[in-house]
Amino acid sequence: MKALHFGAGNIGRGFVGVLLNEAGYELVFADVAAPLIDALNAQDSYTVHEVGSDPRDIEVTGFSGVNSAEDPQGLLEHIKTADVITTAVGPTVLKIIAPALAEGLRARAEAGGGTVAVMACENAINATDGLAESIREAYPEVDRIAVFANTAVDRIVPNQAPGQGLDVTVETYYEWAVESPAFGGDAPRIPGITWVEDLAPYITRKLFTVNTGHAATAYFGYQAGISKISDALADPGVHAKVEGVLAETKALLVEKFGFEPEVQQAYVDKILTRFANPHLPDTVERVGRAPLRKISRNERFIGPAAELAERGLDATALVSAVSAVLGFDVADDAEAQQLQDRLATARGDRTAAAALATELTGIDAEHPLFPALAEVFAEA
Ligand SMILES: NC(=O)c1ccc[n+]([C@@H]2O[C@H](COP(=O)([O-])OP(=O)(O)OC[C@H]3O[C@@H](n4cnc5c(N)ncnc54)[C@H](O)[C@@H]3O)[C@@H](O)[C@H]2O)c1
Ligand SMILES: O=P(O)(O)OC[C@@H](O)[C@@H](O)[C@H](O)[C@H](O)CO
Repeated sequence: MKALHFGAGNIGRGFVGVLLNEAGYELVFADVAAPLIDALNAQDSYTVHEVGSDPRDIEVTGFSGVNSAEDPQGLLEHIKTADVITTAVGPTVLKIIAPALAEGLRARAEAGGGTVAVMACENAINATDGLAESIREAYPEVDRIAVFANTAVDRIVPNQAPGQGLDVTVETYYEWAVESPAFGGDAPRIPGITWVEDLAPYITRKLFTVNTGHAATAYFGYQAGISKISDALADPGVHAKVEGVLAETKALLVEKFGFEPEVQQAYVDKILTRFANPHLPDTVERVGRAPLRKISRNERFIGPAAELAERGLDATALVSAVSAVLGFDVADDAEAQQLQDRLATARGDRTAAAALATELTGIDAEHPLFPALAEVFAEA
């Protein structure tokens, strides 16, 4: 059995790859980072260090790498022969890998290959559906050879310290939830997966609690001049603001999906403990990365804030988190720099600031959230 995983980064090596490996798959990582692929092909094993209350080391073996930029033929052969294909490349990269997947899956069908499971493991609602759509643009009949299933992946994997090689430091906690109906009773056997009938409550709760709370910690922490996530949460002012944000998303999740308030509160308390893990070297720069993506329409701030406003519920804390996002000025984050450039062109002009608010968040002037957002953009 072979698993082809796109993206040999933090979550690829530190989470998805581990569970595929433990399930008995020969693991092939596809990535565009040549030094990473060279290291994967030069080494027989790497270590995943789980840190926190019950630390342990896991040895990962039985892997190789293929450079998907330089070796398209090698990649195509793996797409033809893999039993499972997963991704953890970032939501915006799925469109970029789709043409190669379309070509490989077409070749697989023409060679009489069997069906392959495709699961995108990204922080985005229905990421696999989006990938499937992009593949269908080049290969409309792809569904005859591939089963697509949406997933929700949860494990904090920080950027790794220089000199750590392929080894990855991760938290002990993980959850990989995958929708089962697509497989019609013939799902791949991966013991680490939690199979669910309906992924919507899982992915929405994950994105609007873990990722909303995480990002709020990052942006409020950055605003307070703090670098490490666990230090940011230890700051009473940041902590209170993050709790305020999570109280609002809790109100939405309880109303929308019928979660018991105590159950959702326990989930919130658990994730705050995870963020506070002092052994995780996680930074506000990593967690706040790509701020334009994070203030887009269906993402962790605007998504819940819009739904709250539509229901006549309070979204003040979420809007104040968006205000903190607008102050995120990290030099080597391309999206942060684009955001700062756009804000600079609108500064001092309320009409331009309101138009920018709509352009970046997808909230138009008719929406009940608009006045608060327009104000925040005008003040930035
Ligand atoms: N790190 C976490 O804590 C975490 C947890 C859950 C989900 N995620 C999600 O997993 C995804 C990856 O995050 P990460 O933290 O591992 O990022 P990362 O930057 O560590 O890894 C991404 C990898 O994808 C590779 N890549 C980029 N473009 C590519 C392409 N065209 N083809 C093949 N590979 C390509 C990069 O070289 C890199 O090695 C994101 O969607 C993220 O939201 C991350
Ligand atoms: O990966 P992003 O940029 O969408 O979000 C940054 C972090 O919040 C994220 O990577 C978390 O660590 C992860 O989602 C935890 O499961």
